[in-house]
Amino acid sequence: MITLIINIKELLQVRASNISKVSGAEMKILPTIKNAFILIKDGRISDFGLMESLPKINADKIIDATGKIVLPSWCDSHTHIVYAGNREQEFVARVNGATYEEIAASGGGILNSAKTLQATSEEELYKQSAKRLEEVIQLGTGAVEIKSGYGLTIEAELKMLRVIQKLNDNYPVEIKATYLAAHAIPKNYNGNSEAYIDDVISKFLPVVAKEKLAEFIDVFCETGYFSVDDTNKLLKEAKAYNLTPKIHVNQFTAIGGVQAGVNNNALSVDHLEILNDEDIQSLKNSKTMPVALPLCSHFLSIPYTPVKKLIASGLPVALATDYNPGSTPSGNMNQVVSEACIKMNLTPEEAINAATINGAYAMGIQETHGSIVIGKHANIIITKEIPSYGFLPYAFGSNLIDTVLVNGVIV
Ligand SMILES: N=CN[C@@H](CCC(=O)O)C(=O)O
Ligand SMILES: [Zn+2]
Repeated sequence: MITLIINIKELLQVRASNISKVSGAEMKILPTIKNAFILIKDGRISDFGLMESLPKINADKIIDATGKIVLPSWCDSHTHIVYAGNREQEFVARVNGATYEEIAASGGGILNSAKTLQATSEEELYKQSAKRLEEVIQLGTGAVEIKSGYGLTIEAELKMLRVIQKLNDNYPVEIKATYLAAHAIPKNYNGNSEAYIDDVISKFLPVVAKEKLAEFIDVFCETGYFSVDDTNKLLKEAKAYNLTPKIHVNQFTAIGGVQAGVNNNALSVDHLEILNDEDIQSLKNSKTMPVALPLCSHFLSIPYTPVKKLIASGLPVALATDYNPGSTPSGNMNQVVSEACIKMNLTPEEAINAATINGAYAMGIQETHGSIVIGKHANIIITKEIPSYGFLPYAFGSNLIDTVLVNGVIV
């Protein structure tokens, strides 16, 4: 199947194949071609360039993108899309003055989601999750990481991971599974995080690894959840099973989680709303991608990750949704890009780099996704007619997506 997109007003994120991420001042640069074409063969990008150099091609399908912008699909490297029910009532409680921390301390929060998920059948969990996945695909997400972590028993965690696997089997987008082994301390452990980590290590990890249900391992390293010692212990053990760390750190407090991530060769450290200079220092000379989740800051009214400071330090930044029922009930990457420009002062170029090529890096798929390169998956967004790409973050309330292609097929 050959698909040709012609008369593209501007083709964004055109890169050399050896660029796996962009850092520091480079993040302000978004390479583009104006008045371009892109050719897709058997689901992969097979050529692109200026319209004036378009070779003669017998295409099966021609899409005229006059006035429209074309870019690689969003790469959402941090989500909890697989969950049951919702936490609308906690949201209303927060509107009425309760804090996220107070709700969690009184048995709500993650434990509330775990209770609902444990009582939900695998079929129903799949149904609810597939609906959310379909929604984000239409919003231009072409690759997505999905975490477990709302199970908190081995049976429920495996149920979540099997649902992620089934989504991967049934949908064309790239899905990466993360075993979020330590998301909250289950009630029956009476606040004893060490005892839970010990059980995860001796009872859960070997099963998850044997079933080959996850590529990444995650832990919520945070005051009141899991300590730096818990984190180090878990990540060290996970290494023996070839599970790469991608961890939740510094959402509310800076307790050394960033350093723990870097020391354990984490692919990414995510959240980072509260960052100190030592944290930034430890990220330098590491391969760990800092990931910011601006919609979480928006929804919880907590500080925004100081991404400009990270970039000024020469570091890369990726943006993701954090789609989950408690802190971010939105999986809209377009909204993430807007919010990052509006509230974190990223330029449109920085935000688009963070949500595409750097997002791909943050889930280990930089060789195949995240930029317009010959041979990469043809996961592509065609916008509606817009004046320029700056209009994407500017018109924050409009759905500006016209067409989404996954592996070269319109979805
Ligand atoms: N911070 C930890 N986990 C999720 C939210 C969990 C919840 O409230 O359900 C997050 O990334 O924000
Ligand atoms: Zn999260």
